Amino acid sequence: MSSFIIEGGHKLAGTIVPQGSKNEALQVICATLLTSERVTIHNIPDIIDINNLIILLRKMGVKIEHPLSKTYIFQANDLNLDYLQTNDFLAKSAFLRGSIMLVGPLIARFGYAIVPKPGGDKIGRRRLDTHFAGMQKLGATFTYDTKRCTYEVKSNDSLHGEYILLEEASVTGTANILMASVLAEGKTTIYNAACEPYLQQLTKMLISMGAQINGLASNLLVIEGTRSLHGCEHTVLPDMIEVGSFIGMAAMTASELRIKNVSYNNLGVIPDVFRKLGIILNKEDDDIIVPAQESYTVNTFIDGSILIVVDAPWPGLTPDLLSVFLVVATQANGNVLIHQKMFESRLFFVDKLIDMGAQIILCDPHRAIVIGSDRKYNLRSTTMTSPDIRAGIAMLITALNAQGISQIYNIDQIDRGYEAIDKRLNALGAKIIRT
Ligand SMILES: CC(=O)N[C@H]1[C@@H](OP(=O)(O)OP(=O)(O)OC[C@H]2O[C@@H](n3ccc(=O)[nH]c3=O)[C@H](O)[C@@H]2O)O[C@H](CO)[C@@H](O)[C@@H]1O
Ligand SMILES: C=C(OP(=O)(O)O)C(=O)O
Repeated sequence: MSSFIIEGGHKLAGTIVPQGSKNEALQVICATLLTSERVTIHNIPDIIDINNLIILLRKMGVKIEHPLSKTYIFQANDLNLDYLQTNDFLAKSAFLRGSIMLVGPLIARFGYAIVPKPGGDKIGRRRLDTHFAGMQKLGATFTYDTKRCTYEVKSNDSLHGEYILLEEASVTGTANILMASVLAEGKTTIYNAACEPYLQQLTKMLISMGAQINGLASNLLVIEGTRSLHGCEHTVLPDMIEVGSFIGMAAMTASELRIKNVSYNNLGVIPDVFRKLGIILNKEDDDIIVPAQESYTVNTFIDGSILIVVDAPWPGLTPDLLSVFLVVATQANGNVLIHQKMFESRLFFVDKLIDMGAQIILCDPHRAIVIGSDRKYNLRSTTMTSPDIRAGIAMLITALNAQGISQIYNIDQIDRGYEAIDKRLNALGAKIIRT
């Protein structure tokens, strides 16, 4: 199992450029299946999840060119749908969460889709009911094969528009139903839609392919189906989770960092939540500069009660940064309640932080109270295993801060969402060895 060996205690300095967004890239790459024409996508991150999705598309017969390091051109004009029946397809798509978003485009264009239980982080129950209830509303039939653990969706006639009230504002569920409805007959209304920047970007891309969608950035999308879509050119936004991870890293290591071209207007409440933890962030053009801060003091609420950092569907705070907020809070002056509402198994990694000397009370699977030390004592180095992508980056941030040598195993979990993170951080002064 590959690992990172980290010599902690070194300050970082310099400029870092965030990669393209993992979660957006997964959506827009799946959307290339909606047309037989060429679709060019820029700023695609070179990370395990995305590379696996690109391999899947290639094996399905999509013609793929890679003219520049972060640019790909996709053309889905001659697909081999028999590949969907192979064990290779099922095994490969089970590696990543994003493969679930093949369903919407496939059912819309070819009337058939099959996927295994998708991969991604094991961070609690991640049900797919919203996805398939939506497909059924559009006229598809759905079967779950309990033996093969596959989800199969079929439609003999073209899909038809419907009013769909989502049970929950699922990110990938909204993307799937949106991609299915753009080629459905008539009008589809999706209410309680998720509207993360990933979905706003997908919507913009679909509109540039000829789709008719109203309600961009809201939870009410109204789609007027069209017979076919055409090619387009699209650029993936910077990864807001990476931006947040770098802010946390700078704060935790008391380093000055410039995070370049962050697309500040698409970060939502993320900068303000860091500010509530007492971290100074300066905006310069579209860059964020985090000055070196030896101490940061957590705000309380207006009535003096303890700060709560809690996730919620957009424009609420993304759950994918709570692990980072949690580790940053360990060094703050003050106390914070971290409340991870969406997932029930994302906070267990705090055991390791407690071993390292952090003061954390895990109240239950969803809530942890962090008692900030105001850097009065150093965290101790340790050996740990990354359970999921965001716990992994949080562990890496902690190891950069801790005195001595730490080792993190299972770093594939980090690599699936952070591009060459060891090289990029070493360029800032970190001491990370990949083994
Ligand atoms: C590939 C991808 O894009 N993955 C992201 C996507 O996953 P994904 O699309 O799988 O996550 P969902 O939005 O479907 O759901 C996340 C979890 O929250 C629960 N839930 C969801 C909506 C809601 O209003 N209430 C609620 O409780 C769901 O039951 C589930 O347990 O969105 C998640 C939530 O932002 C992120 O953590 C993932 O990084
Ligand atoms: C949970 C995440 O990813 P995925 O949905 O791909 O597992 C994440 O990016 O934090």
